[in-house]
Amino acid sequence: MERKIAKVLITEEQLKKRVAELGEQITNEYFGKDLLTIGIFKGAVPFFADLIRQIRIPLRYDFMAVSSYGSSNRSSGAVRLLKDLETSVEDKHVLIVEDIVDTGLTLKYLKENLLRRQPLSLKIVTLLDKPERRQVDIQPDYNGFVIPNEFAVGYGLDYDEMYRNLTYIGVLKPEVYEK
Ligand SMILES: O=P(O)(O)OC[C@H]1O[C@H](OP(=O)(O)OP(=O)(O)O)[C@H](O)[C@@H]1O
Ligand code: HPA
Ligand SMILES: [Mg+2]
Repeated sequence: MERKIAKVLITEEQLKKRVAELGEQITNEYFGKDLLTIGIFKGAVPFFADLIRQIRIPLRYDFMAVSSYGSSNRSSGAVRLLKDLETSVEDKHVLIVEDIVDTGLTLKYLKENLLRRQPLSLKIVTLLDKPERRQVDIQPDYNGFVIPNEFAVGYGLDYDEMYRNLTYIGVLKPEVYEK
């Protein structure tokens, strides 16, 4: 697997350190509040699992899954809900946990969808932000790393459903896309 990686963008050590920092920041900001963290399948799973254990206050967690209609249609902004919450957001401070904000279409959909349910507050934490690709106006409230306009894999991020289990974030060699 590693021989298909052209370069490492973020090492395992950098990820650990930044996730701990984000956890501490979130701990301080939500102290004494009823927090519901929402992980977004499938990409956010490794980040989500590490982050929640760095948040040192009682919390609840739940998951949502969405899908965009085919890559060619992405710019249409059509996002479909595949799995909804099992928990009510009423009387909760909600924190969406994502792996990456790219075009922003996924988070725009999620934010609008969740705001309609009137949580006490709604914020977004993402591990990666790729601002050069943004198509809609959406900003994460907490961000791990800003990355350049390159396709990232690892630590949850996939190419063709592979590479999610890498312990670091990397970029694939061009030959991988040629097959
Ligand atoms: O800002 P955007 O352009 O919308 O891209 C970001 C989204 O795309 C990826 O998920 P994807 O829909 O590929 O599914 P996955 O999480 O299951 O990999 C990623 O995990 C984000 O959820
Ligand atoms: O850079 C990326 N890598 C993997 N999945 C993604 N989904 C949006 N951007 C990316
Ligand atoms: Mg995703």
